[in-house]
Amino acid sequence: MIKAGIIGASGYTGGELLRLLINHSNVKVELATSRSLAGKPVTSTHRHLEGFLNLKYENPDSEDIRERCDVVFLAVPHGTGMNYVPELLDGNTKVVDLSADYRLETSEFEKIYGIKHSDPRNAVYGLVELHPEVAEENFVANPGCFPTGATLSAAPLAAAGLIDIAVFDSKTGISGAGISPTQNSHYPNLAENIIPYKLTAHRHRAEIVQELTGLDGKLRNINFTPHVIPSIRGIFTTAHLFTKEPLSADDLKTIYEEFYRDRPFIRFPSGVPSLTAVRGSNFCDISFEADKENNRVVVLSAIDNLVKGASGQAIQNMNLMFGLDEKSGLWLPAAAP
Ligand SMILES: NC(=O)C1=CN([C@@H]2O[C@H](COP(=O)(O)OP(=O)(O)OC[C@H]3O[C@@H](n4cnc5c(N)ncnc54)[C@H](OP(=O)(O)O)[C@@H]3O)[C@@H](O)[C@H]2O)C=CC1
Ligand SMILES: CC(=O)N[C@@H](CCC(=O)OP(=O)(O)O)C(=O)O
Repeated sequence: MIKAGIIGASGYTGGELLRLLINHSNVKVELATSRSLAGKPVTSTHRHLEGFLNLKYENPDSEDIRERCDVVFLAVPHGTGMNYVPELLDGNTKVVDLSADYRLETSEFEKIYGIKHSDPRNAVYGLVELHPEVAEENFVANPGCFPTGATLSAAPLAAAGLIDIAVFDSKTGISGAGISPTQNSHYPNLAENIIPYKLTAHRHRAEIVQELTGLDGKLRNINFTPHVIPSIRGIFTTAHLFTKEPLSADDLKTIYEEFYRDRPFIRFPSGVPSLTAVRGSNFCDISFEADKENNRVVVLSAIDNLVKGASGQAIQNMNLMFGLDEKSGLWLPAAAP
């Protein structure tokens, strides 16, 4: 059995890691940390895990974490992952970092997040569909939630060198903001509302740019605007991809199906994707329509931000890092409707 630890287990992605890992036949959850809840049962806050987990929160400063765990998931805020990585990697423990600390080049991270990096080292960007080389790694930077849905929607056309301008318009559920209440999460502000934010300069744009320019070095014009909607989970992205030549529906079908051949978590549903059809699952559902007259393709993607956008993807990475089938513990349909 793989012994797993979760630092930051009391938060939303930590809770989702626990929910998925207790159902993973190759994993035993060994450690769950929370500084503010140390000593309390994990089920005192994650009520849905009652009967499945007999574990108490511990402090993350225990010195034996590295010895006790074969893999540690860092489900902690930005600027915090880097405090744990060097020590954990100084042994045989594998690490999947859900924070943004190692997703970008160090100088880019420092510029975008305004945080001085204390541990500049490279990590593979754990978007498995683009980076199967995670299977060779001990340390993976798990992607951001918006960049997962946006990048997957455009990657096939970027890889074919066909995109001139990319415009990503994304809608997210509020769990993306984490467990602490915010102005946007206050019920009267969000209910029956839609809140656009960071219209031209959200920090996730840098990840989308990094990954798409990695596929097409000439692609320059990449734009991203997020909105919060009154949902708890899910990210729905509408990508307007202006192409260098007109593309037909048949062209798109061939390009997307070929690019994502043998990628189990990418689905092409009939009709448009739906957030409820991916809720609680690790799927990214994608559909597309050609607008030949305007050299435009409209691509839609739907993910659960806490699963494919975070904890599910982290387990998909762990599976590959341990030589397991990437579907292990993750092969379940959504909790729809
Ligand atoms: N929510 C989402 O949809 C997604 C989140 N992510 C990223 O995953 C990470 C976790 O997000 P999320 O679960 O939403 O966050 P939450 O705010 O819900 O939870 C944060 C967790 O980290 C712990 N924590 C906070 N500060 C520290 C610290 N200095 N040292 C150790 N533990 C700490 C908290 O517990 P305590 O303070 O008690 O120790 C808590 O358990 C973030 O980097 C986030 O950006 C990535 C993709 C999607
Ligand atoms: C609704 C909301 O506030 N969403 C968050 C999503 C970011 C997130 O979760 O952070 P990472 O994916 O980078 O780790 C935001 O826009 O900042």
